[in-house]
Formats: sequence, C-alpha cells, structure tokens
Amino acid sequence: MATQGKNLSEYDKSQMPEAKNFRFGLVVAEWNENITEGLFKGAFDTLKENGVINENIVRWDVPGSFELIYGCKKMQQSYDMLDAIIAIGSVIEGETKHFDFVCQGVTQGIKDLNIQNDIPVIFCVLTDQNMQQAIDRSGGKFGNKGSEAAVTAIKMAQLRIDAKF
Ligand SMILES: Nc1c(NC[C@H](O)[C@H](O)[C@H](O)CO)[nH]c(=O)[nH]c1=O
Ligand SMILES: CC(=O)[C@@H](O)COP(=O)(O)O
Repeated sequence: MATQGKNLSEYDKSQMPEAKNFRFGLVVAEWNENITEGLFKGAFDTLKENGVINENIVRWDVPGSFELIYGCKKMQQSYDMLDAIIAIGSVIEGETKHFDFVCQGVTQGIKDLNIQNDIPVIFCVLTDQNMQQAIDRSGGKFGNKGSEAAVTAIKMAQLRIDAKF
C-alpha cells in the first residue's frame, strides 16, 4: 500500500511494548539535512513519547546515506548494549543513475547488517523523486517516516528479547 492516504505518524499506542528501559542508536545522514533533521525529530519524539529517556538515545552523523552502512556497522560494534539502531537518510533523484546506485547500495548494506549482526537496524531512508515527496514524508501531509521507524525499532527491540526465550 502506498504512503498516499496514510499517515506515517499514526500508530496504535495500545500495541506498543514497554520501552522505558530500551536503548537506541540513531545514525543520521547530512545530505538533504532539512529532511533528515525532520526524520530525526520524528523518531526522537516518538521514542520519548514511549518512555525512552534522553540518556538512552545516542546519535551519530554521517555525510550521506551510503555512509549509513558503515556508521551503523560501527555503532553495532561500539555499543553492543543497544536494543536497536535507526538509519536515517533522504535520497532524492537527480539527473543521473547515481540515485539508483545509492538507493540499492544502502538498502542492500542495511539488509546485510541485519543478517550479519544481532542488533536490528531499521531502514528509515526516504528514496524520493523530488523534494516535495521528501517533505511530505518527513513531517508533512503524509506524516513522518521517522516516527514510523521509531515504532518499528521499539517492536523489533522487544522481538529480539522475546526471541531469546
Ligand atoms: N545524492 C544523495 C546522496 N549522495 C551521496 C552518497 O550518499 C554518498 O555520500 C557519496 O556517494 C559518497 O560516498 N546521499 C544522500 O543521502 N542523498 C542524496 O540525495
Ligand atoms: C542521489 C544522488 O546522488 C543524486 O541526487 C545526485 O544527483 P545527480 O544524479 O544529478 O548527479
């Protein structure tokens, strides 16, 4: 189902696990920072809304979405007490095929991190044809993908705990 007609910020709070003791890492790409800062705010605010404390949220910045792969890998290695990591980026199509390669690269890279390591990495990377689409999905008329990613991170953190028993 497409994002159109949905609100990415809406979720059923009654279905949320207890998150007050969870610890999260957020790796944020600087490219299109007007978008990625909006995504970060959506994710941060939703984590707080679910009881996560400031001290349990760590943020690293990387230059672009392609660097999210390395940044998330190093965060997995450096902070093994984290319950989940959110990779935040905004890739906007230009004139060349570079968009395709960046999108495919970061998608495959983050998929690989979820296979190879135990801390889940949530894919909060917008891949838009133009800036307006990105604006609409980072706090605009379709809500905030960052909020959706935070909900996903909390649920995956709980699944990781449940899977150990
Ligand atoms: N065009 C966008 C990029 N491009 C930069 C790459 O992500 C990467 O930093 C570079 O290729 C060096 O490795 N990055 C975005 O996040 N968003 C874009 O729209
Ligand atoms: C996703 C990109 O790298 C892209 O925005 C770069 O633009 P262009 O393809 O016009 O060089």
